[in-house]
Amino acid sequence: MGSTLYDKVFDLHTVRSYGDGRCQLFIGLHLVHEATSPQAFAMLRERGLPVLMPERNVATADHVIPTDTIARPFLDQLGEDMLTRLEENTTNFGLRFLSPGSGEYGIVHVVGPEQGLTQPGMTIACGDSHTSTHGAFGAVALGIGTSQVRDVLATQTVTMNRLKVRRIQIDGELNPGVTAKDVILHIIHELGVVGGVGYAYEFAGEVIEAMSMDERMTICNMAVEGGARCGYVNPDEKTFEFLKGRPAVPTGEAWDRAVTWWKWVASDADAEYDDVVLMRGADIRPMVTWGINLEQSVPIDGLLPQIDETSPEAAASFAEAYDYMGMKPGTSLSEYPIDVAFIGSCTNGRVSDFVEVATALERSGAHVAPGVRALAVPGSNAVREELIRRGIDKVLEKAGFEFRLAGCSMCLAMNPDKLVGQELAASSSNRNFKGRQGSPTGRTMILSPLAVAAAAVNGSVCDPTSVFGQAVTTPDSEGVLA
Ligand SMILES: CC(C)[C@H](C(=O)O)[C@@H](O)C(=O)O
Ligand code: SF4
Repeated sequence: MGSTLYDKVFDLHTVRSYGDGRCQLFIGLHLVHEATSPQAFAMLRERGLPVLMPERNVATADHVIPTDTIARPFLDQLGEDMLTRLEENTTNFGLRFLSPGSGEYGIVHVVGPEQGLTQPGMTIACGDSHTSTHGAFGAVALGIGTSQVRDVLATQTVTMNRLKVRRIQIDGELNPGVTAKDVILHIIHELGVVGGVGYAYEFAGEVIEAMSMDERMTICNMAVEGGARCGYVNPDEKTFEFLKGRPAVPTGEAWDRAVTWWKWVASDADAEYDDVVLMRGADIRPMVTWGINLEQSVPIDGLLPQIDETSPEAAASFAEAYDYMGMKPGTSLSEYPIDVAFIGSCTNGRVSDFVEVATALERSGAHVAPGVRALAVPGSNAVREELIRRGIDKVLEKAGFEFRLAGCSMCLAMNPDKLVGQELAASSSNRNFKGRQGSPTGRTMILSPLAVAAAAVNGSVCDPTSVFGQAVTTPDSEGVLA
């Protein structure tokens, strides 16, 4: 019987088993950002400990970075303090820092793959739940808490239980206008936000195989929103093609050896899974969330659901969501004007996301509706520079978008980009929780970048094909930097 990628990687990185189900796992790459590392470094300092393997730890700045100017000091004192701490800590502990000044900065889950730091068969950890993104390359990529960040800095290991593995196999083809974002929203809608607890999700099947690396990253990014601790796609030729030539990727004979190992680490054809879920690509429609958790979603042209009366808890959760969102069962989202359209984040802030949107905007000649504030925020500075090189910034600006500097921006709003009051946002990010985008009463709908652009033009959520026509999804580059 064969093994899954997850089990192969877990076994090969197990330093020791405690006998109670927990294992100490070696971490090949630890990514660090300013929001979850200050306390961890402080704990090291208290105990007089160094970072054990500085060369396996790489830092970037993303959450607090303003997207209008990165001139120092930042106007936001909290952000300025966090960045200063990270600068001090990376200098004092000898870590590589992809700093704003170096131009290499960006969202941690965008820069890792961009630099080629993220590779198949690795264990990757970061004090950030969306570390699951890196699983797109066939890595076991785990979000960890601040005390585990401390542990990894001090020992290059974490202690954790082995997860079960659920294969989510999607066969067939997607319909026109259906994107990777719709696929993951569909999966979460079907399996629920806690359905993946205790599991690693293996995404497989013809639909996943046909996807670009950028699209696979979008899917794996939100595995964690379905409750799975990590998600991954088995590495294939597309993975190798993406990685080849990137700064941290081996060359020459070492490249050949790496590819041999990367091929071996993929799940075996006869691997056994704890669970298998089969889906058909043709059943998936463009999706949008209407509520305050990620399973509260509907097909974009559907009506909002009636209150779920199957249990008192379900009914209460629906009622709470409708009350917060100021929406009613049986209505269409097209009835609710949006105030903000946000394209960006580690889910959908890569080159191909903006190219797709810009292509649709340019072909249709469409313009952002009056009264809508539309933001295009690249996931990294390299993404931004590539977009400028290709003239995408001009297309977006001509259509009425603000083209901003890189960062997490309004995904979480730990920086000046925030909703105001009860503003309603159409957002390409990954969470729609209450107050997520910076205003305690702000409202968020999660959808694909293309659907965000369509909502920006239309003034409210609509099927992107109604604004941009059928030829909406033009497969473009993998976000490969020139
Ligand atoms: C700040 C960080 C801890 C957080 C996470 O873990 O995901 C953030 O990135 C988010 O998206 O909410
Ligand atoms: S873009 Fe959003 S989800 Fe991603 S790391 Fe930043 S705050 Fe978290």
